[in-house]
Amino acid sequence: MATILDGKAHADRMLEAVRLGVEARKAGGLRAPGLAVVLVGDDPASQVYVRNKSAACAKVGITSLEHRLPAETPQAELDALIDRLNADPEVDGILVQLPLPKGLDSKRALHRISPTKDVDGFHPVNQGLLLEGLPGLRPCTPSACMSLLAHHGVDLKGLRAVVLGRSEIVGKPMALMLLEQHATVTIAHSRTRDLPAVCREADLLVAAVGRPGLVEGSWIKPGAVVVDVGINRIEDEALGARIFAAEPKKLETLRAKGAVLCGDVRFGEAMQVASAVTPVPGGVGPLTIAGLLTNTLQAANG
Ligand SMILES: Nc1nc2c(c(=O)[nH]1)N[C@@H](CN(C=O)c1ccc(C(=O)N[C@@H](CCC(=O)O)C(=O)O)cc1)CN2
Ligand SMILES: [Mg+2]
Repeated sequence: MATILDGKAHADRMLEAVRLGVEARKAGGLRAPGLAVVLVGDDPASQVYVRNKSAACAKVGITSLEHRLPAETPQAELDALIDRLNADPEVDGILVQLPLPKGLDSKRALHRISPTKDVDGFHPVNQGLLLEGLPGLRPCTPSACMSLLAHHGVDLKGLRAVVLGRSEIVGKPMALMLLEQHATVTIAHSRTRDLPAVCREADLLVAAVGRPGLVEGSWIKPGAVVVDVGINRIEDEALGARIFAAEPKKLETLRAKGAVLCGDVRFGEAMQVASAVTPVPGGVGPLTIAGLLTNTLQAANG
């Protein structure tokens, strides 16, 4: 059986480091870091994530300010809010919760955030700094995954890594961070031929495609480390039963909790083949929020 890479436990370690950093600022006579969270519309999952971010801020002493706008907000109004937050000296970090409602251009919003306040690390200036291997604000999910791997002593030098997914938020930056640590990196995606065979070459497999249970146990090289970035809600009972065939008890527990969440990897199957696996929930999700607050402290400290 593989080791479970506990994202929640590592997120708590990261949050404790942020809390100490905030204390140190205050001991030096500086104010607490300030994070502005912009939520447009009423997407229920986004509301939960924003609430969780504010709760995490409160835990570590970061001041968080929520800005809620109706779904019909015109782009110009969102632009104006971002401009005000860019100019506000009390605001160190700005986050626009994604996805934005239909009709709003998320790239335009993200590009308007000052790169020095871009705590999501999505601005092209920060993506460019990452590409060049220079310090900057880096995307939270991949940087927190790197921190998790480092904590567990995964030596990336020369290792074959396959990143499944090519999003700007996870896949591409994750590939760059692995390359920086001297891994041999393949980015695979929906058009990749013979995806199972490509995945089977990976000593480290990072799945970030948002397709529930796509990666089966037979896709995983024995002894590989598997990081599952997908967080999918399954409504279809038959699909749930197939994905959770190796762990019916977990399926029951998730159903009893009200939502069947699953990653891009079939966790129960991966546990039989891999050496280490991140679970869903309790894996990469909590790390994303810890990464965000780490970036907020970094932005405040300049
Ligand atoms: N501006 C951003 N928007 C979005 C991001 C982001 O990083 N920046 N990522 C996701 C949503 N997200 C944070 O915003 C996020 C998603 C999930 C979790 C999490 O902890 N999930 C739990 C399960 C929670 C549940 O019950 O649903 C887990 O995996 O254990 C944290 C953050 C899209 N938008
Ligand atoms: Mg893709």
